[in-house]
Amino acid sequence: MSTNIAFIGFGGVGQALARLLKERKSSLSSNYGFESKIVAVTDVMKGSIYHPEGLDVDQLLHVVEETGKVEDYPQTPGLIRGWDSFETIKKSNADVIVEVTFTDVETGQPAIDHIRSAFENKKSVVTTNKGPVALAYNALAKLAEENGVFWGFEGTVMSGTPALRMPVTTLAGNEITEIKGILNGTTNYILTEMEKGKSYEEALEKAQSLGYAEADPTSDVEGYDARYKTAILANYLMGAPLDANEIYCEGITEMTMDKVKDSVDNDKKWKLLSRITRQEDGTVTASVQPELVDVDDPLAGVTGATNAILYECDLSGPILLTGAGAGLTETGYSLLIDIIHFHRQSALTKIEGG
Ligand SMILES: NC(=O)C1=CN([C@@H]2O[C@H](COP(=O)(O)OP(=O)(O)OC[C@H]3O[C@@H](n4cnc5c(N)ncnc54)[C@H](OP(=O)(O)O)[C@@H]3O)[C@@H](O)[C@H]2O)C=CC1
Ligand SMILES: N[C@@H](CC=O)C(=O)O
Repeated sequence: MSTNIAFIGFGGVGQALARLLKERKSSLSSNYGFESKIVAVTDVMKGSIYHPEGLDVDQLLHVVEETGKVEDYPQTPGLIRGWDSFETIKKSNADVIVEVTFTDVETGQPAIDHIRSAFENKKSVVTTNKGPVALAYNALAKLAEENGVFWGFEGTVMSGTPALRMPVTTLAGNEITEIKGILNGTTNYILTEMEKGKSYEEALEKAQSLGYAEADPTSDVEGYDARYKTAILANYLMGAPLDANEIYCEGITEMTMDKVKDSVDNDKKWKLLSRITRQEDGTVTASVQPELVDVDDPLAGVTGATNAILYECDLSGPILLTGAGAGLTETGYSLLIDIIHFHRQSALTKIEGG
């Protein structure tokens, strides 16, 4: 059976996933027995289209590239235009909603309401939007379970690098006592470029043009994006109901060329580090701030938009995972990982249900 997919938001990451679904169509079918159709796309400025039989992905990507509007998709019998995000979630025949609107660091909206509405309408969700997971993880996970639907959010931390599923599945049985990492690609890119002599402003501009930065890059440079990811790790991996706003947070806006040069001259590097620690009394504390690391520390060698995360595990010892932390294809890929897991889980449910 084919899976129907609807996109809420169709910016860089959404388009990257659409491209991957098209390019990997035949290997997804032969390797996993996975078939899919994109039935709807809804976006604020680009407009909205829905076809219950599926859209032509080549044409969809072509019109967005040419005119910037999905609404310029050619009229075909049965095509509906103009549905907003909630109409698309409720009225379309989608099985999976891909929530890829911008991350709002204050409220997590409208993404939280999108996901809630999807679950209430028995639709599964995959998302890279950090707001709902950082601010409403417990409530939304419960709602997904009550409605028997899947919720995937692998890309919310370290894009397509499996920072969430790997510890839960492969490191199962360990107790994770501390997590430390570089969790924001934009700021790591800026710090690396400053080490090479580029100004803060130039480096930020380049990070924006490469698709690493948030729609409002304040979120990256002030550390709010890393704080959200830190909250996700604390809640999801360490079972600590830590509110993102309780996490001490300091960004890199005060970083100067002199400070960066000084660190390099002293065999050290500035890194925006997230730390989550289980204290002896069982409580969990967390922080995000620039820290100086020795040049021979494994985290010092993590440059550009690459991220890294170190899990201190009581049985296996420390495990270091490093990979892309941002990027359109990488983040689109994280959604593909979630969709493959959705497909596997649906197949298992069918087998168990007879
Ligand atoms: N880029 C990256 O490397 C990574 C991104 N993420 C997250 O993935 C998500 C998507 O990122 P990205 O594609 O780069 O961001 P973009 O800003 O390129 O895309 C977001 C899209 O969502 C649309 N949108 C905003 N509000 C609504 C709404 N209410 N209904 C429908 N559409 C809406 C925007 O419309 P318009 O512009 O037309 O107003 C825009 O097209 C973000 O939450 C981001 O934090 C996570 C990991 C890495
Ligand atoms: N803006 C973020 C994108 C991924 O979450 C980053 O730079 O890491």
